[in-house]
Order: sequence, then structure tokens, then C-alpha cells
Amino acid sequence: MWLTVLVVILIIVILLYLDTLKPKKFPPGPKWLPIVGSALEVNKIRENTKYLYKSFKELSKLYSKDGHLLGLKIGKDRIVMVNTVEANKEMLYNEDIDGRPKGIFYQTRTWGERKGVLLTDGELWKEQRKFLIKHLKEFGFGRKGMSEIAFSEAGHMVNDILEILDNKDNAILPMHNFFSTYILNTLWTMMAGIRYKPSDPRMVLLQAILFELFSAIDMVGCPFSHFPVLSIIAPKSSGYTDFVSIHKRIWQFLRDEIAVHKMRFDPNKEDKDFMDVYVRALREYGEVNTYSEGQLVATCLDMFMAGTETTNKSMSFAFSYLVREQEVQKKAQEEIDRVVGNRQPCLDDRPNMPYNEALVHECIRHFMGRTFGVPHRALRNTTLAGYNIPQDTMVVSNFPNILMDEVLFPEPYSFNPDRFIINGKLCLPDFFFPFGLSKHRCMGDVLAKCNIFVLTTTILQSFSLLPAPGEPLPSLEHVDGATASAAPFNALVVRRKTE
Ligand code: HEM
Repeated sequence: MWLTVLVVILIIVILLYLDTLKPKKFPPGPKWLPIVGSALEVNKIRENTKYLYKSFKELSKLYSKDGHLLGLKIGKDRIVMVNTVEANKEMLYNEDIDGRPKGIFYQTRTWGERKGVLLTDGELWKEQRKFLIKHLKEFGFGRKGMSEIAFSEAGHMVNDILEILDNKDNAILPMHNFFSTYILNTLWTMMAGIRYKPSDPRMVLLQAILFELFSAIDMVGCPFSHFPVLSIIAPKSSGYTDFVSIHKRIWQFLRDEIAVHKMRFDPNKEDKDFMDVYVRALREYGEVNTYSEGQLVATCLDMFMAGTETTNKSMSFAFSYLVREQEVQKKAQEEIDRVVGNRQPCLDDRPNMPYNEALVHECIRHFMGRTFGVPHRALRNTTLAGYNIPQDTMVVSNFPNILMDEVLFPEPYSFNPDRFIINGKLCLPDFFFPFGLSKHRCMGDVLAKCNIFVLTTTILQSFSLLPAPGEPLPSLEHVDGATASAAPFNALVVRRKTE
């Protein structure tokens, strides 16, 4: 009996010891303790720095001599943060690192299966990404139709503000989520043929829970993803219960929409949106290869999340700075007045408006300068920047390290569109790739840039945004999470006088 206990203890000790060993030539980083890995050290530093990206910067300074990579283990997950421009380019073009992570966190959002286009790889990702892009184009994606939809949404936005002003000259409006419904509408018109009013109660609820969800998790995971056992022994405090319940609400929202499309489907009528196309494919061929109704729900979920949160939060950063820095706002308005005059701005104006176009890139820089890339996964043992990356290691672009670098972007925390202008022309350096590179490059960059340009120029043409009287200026302390957001703030929206 005692011998058995001793052997069991010995095996546990050996397993715990093995858990602390790093693979040969693994990227440098903090020590690995049994079970928790480097989590304690990361958390300790995060208590001081408040933000995960700043903690990784501190840890990189401490451990990474050449600065390229930082190697960590959080719970069961081996994670490599890719810090530099050169290492990121090498990583994003390395096909061995073209996978997406597996596991409870990434799969719970799609009811335990690997579905969708954002967090999948292999045949399913390839086939479904191709199908999605091909058919979204039929409804305007990346084409003229897309800019017309953005133009129409911008018009609705101005009318909604005028309705709120109700003959007054100004009103105080909450800004951190202000643009989200208009942004969602541009995508949802193509995906589901629908536009919502920002006051629609379903939208208000969905936006609130999405904001909550993205603040509660990090792009590299959350407590129950690194320690899956927590989802069973401590589902509430590990965030698992909320994660599932938020997703259930979004699934329901999407399934309701798909049900409407299925009900009204008529094989003899022209498809009006992506859901129609997918329902037709399922009716004609059935659930073959990678096609299924679950895949349609997951694709909609991905587009909903990747397509609205990112653009909306980029704009929330832009406007928090525009309220603080009135001279930037005035410069943008001067260009709008000079080039566009009194008609509504549209995407065709962009080539003649380098300052406003640069403003779009500066707002994306501020967003991705606080947000990590979508994690990749090593599909097999490989190398990166001279280090070994074992199969199934999570590999993450550390965008903040590049986009907030003082050498690449002097005074990185100031909001300065002029940094992207040389001799009066927009000039983007080749170390600026906030949408990623290569095969997993963002699908929605064209739509995001179109929306930000059209919505920003349209609102600034008709209104100025000033600090709300009696309230502090918008805070520069942002909300951390899977995607960073400006802290909630109000602005005094003032009608501009037209001559
Ligand atoms: C400011 C706005 C946006 C930024 C900064 C952004 C950034 C990114 C980044 C960094 C990636 C990961 C690339 C990689 O893993 O190598 C990505 C992937 C993705 N984005 Fe975006 N994105 C934005 C807007 C959008 C929009 C509007 C859509 C929807 C139309 C979208 C859909 C996607 C999808 C589906 C992927 C996964 C691509 C794949 O793995 O094949 N994104 N995005």
C-alpha cells in the first residue's frame, strides 16, 4: 500500500518537473512553474502595467536579448509573442504557422466544433473563406455597392443625430459605441439584407453584451482556456458561464435570422444576400464537404464579431482623440469643406483627401496599437527568428510592440494623421500592416477603411465634437480585452454652421 502511494507521488513529482521544462531552443521568456507556467509572473507585472501588451513589453525587455520573440506558457498553452517587424513578416509568410488554435476557448464559441472562418484552418477554412468572399462580392463587398451602402448609412447617421438635436444646436452624446450599428448595417446588408436602427432594443442589448464579452477576454484566451478544468470546477469565476451565455444569445439572434431566410426562400427568386446564397447551396447539395447550417451560423458569428467590433473600436479611439485634439478635427474639417463642400462625402472623394485618409490609418494604428493579432498555431515543428517553435504552439503578432514603437512612430500615443503624409500625399510605410499579411490577412480591410472614411468625414462635415461641459476629457486609459476600446466617454455634438 505504502509503496503504491510512494510510486504515485513519485510519478506526480516527475510529471510536475517535466511540466517546467522548456523545449530545446524555445524563445526566451520567464520560468515555467508546474501547472501555472509563467502565469504568476505575467499577472504580477500586469498589476503594475494594467495592460497585457505593456506586461509583454516589460517581459520582453527582461528576457529577450534580440527582442524578436517572447516565449511563455500560461497554464497548458505554449505562447510565442512575435515582437518585431522582421519576425512578424517571417511568421505570417511561414505556412507551418498557418493554423489557428484549437481548444475549449476557441471551440466553445461554436458549440464545441471547429467552424467559421476566423478561427479555423485547413480545408474547411480554405473552402469557406473562398465561398464567403466570392458571394459577398455579388452583394457589393469590396466594390461600388459597398461604398453606396456606407454612404447611405452615413446619411442615416446624420439624420439620427439631427433627430436627437431636435432644433437645438447641440447635444451631449455617448460616443464609445456610437458608430457600431451603422458599421454593422454595412456588413449585414450584404450578409442578411437587413439594417437596424441604433435604438432597436435587440441591437442595444447585443452591443452591450458584445462590449462586455470583448472586455472580459484576451485574444490569447482567458482563465478557463488556459486551465480548462476551471470550466468544470469554477465555471462562474473562470468566466466560462458568462462566455457560454453571451454566445447563446448571439447564436439565437443569428439562428432567428437564418430561420426567416429559410422560411421565405424561393428557388425561383434571385438571392438577395449571403444567407440566401448559403440556404440555396444547402437546399441544392445538402450538407456536403464543409458546408452545413452550423457553418453558416459560425460564419455569421465571425463576421458579426470581426466585422463590427474592430471598426467600431478604431472609431472610438479616433473620436476620443478628436475631442481632445481640436486642431486635428479642424484640419480634417478644413479639407472636407474645401474638397467636398456641401454635398455628402463619398468614397470617391478619398484620393483627393489625404489628411482624412491618413486619419483613417491613424485611428486603426491606435486600435491595433493596443490589440494583439488573431492567434496562429504551428501546424508542425518549425523555426522562427532562429528559435524552435514546436507543433501546436500558439504564435501571436504583438502589434502594439510595432505600432506603438517610438522609433517607427515617433510620439506614438499622440494622434497625428500627418505621420502618414509625405509631400502632401498619403504614404504608408512597409512596417505598417495592421490587417496582417499573407493567407490569413484580414478579409474586411477594404470595408473597414471605407466605413471609417465615409462615416468620419460625414459626421465632421455637419458637426463638431467638443469636450462635454463639466465632464473630464475622454480618458487616455483604454479598456483592455480581446480588442481594445477607448474608455466610454461623452462629447458635445455641435451643429456646424453652413454658409
Ligand atoms: C479596423 C478594422 C479591422 C482590423 C484592424 C482588422 C484586423 C485583422 C487582423 C490583424 C486579422 C488577423 C490576420 C492574421 O491572422 O494574420 C484579421 C482577420 C480577419 N478579419 Fe479583420 N480587421 C478589421 C476589420 C474587419 C472587418 C470589417 C471584417 C469583416 C468583413 C473582418 C474580418 C476578418 C476575418 C474573417 C479574419 C480572419 C481571416 C482569416 O483567417 O482568413 N475584419 N483582421
